[in-house]
Amino acid sequence: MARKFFVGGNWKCNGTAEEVKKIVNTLNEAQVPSQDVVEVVVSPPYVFLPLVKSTLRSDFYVAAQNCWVKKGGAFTGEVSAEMLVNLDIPWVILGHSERRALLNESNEFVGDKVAYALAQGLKVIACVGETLEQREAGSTMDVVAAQTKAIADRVSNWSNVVIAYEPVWAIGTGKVASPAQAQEVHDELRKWLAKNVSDDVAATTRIIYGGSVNGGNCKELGGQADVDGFLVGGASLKPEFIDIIKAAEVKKSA
Ligand SMILES: O=C[C@H](O)COP(=O)(O)O
Repeated sequence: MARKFFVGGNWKCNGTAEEVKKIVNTLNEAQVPSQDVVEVVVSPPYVFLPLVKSTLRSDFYVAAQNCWVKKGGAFTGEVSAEMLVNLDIPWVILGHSERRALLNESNEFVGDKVAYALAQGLKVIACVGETLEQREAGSTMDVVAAQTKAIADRVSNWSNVVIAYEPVWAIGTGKVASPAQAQEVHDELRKWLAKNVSDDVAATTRIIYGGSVNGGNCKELGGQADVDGFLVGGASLKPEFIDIIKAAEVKKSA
């Protein structure tokens, strides 16, 4: 089964209501490949989710940037998976490196969140990736495998999971991974899934790349055999996000 190209836009903690409306207008007017070719998901901050969901074109979807690890209740400041389901938000990003690093989210905590969100019916973009120090120490694959294992230990059905490989050193730095560097990790990760989960999950799970993707580098990255799309930060707030969505065409013509 072919893996449909996936382009996610993570708006992180950015934007005013006016700016959000402008971005949505730009997306709504864009000519992009059809839904058969590319799945597009944008992830505004929580407070803008209802606005974006109600105004965004119907062939694009929305994602939350996080959710609580279990059922809601006395957890001040958190938003539960049930609330996202209640608002018809189909996707959630979990385990982003900014949350792992700044909010001390461990592999196990992220694994628990992924399992709980899936059990509530959400689709999950699960982020993994090594720091520069870990890459330079030669432990990239150990780090990525440990992060993925914590998910695999808790999840049996992978059909609603997209893995985002985001090397921390490439996020927001302008230092994009080379196409060969991205392909190498994606290939290793797919082999890890084949060995530790199943051949079917390895063949069908989309592994997308994130870290300084832009309109200029997206085609070459997207042309790599095991790169099934992108999770885009900074450039997802700009009109060049449309060019990144169009990079899906490289797979169609491959
Ligand atoms: O979730 C997106 C990633 O953190 C990438 O961010 P960036 O495209 O700004 O490097």
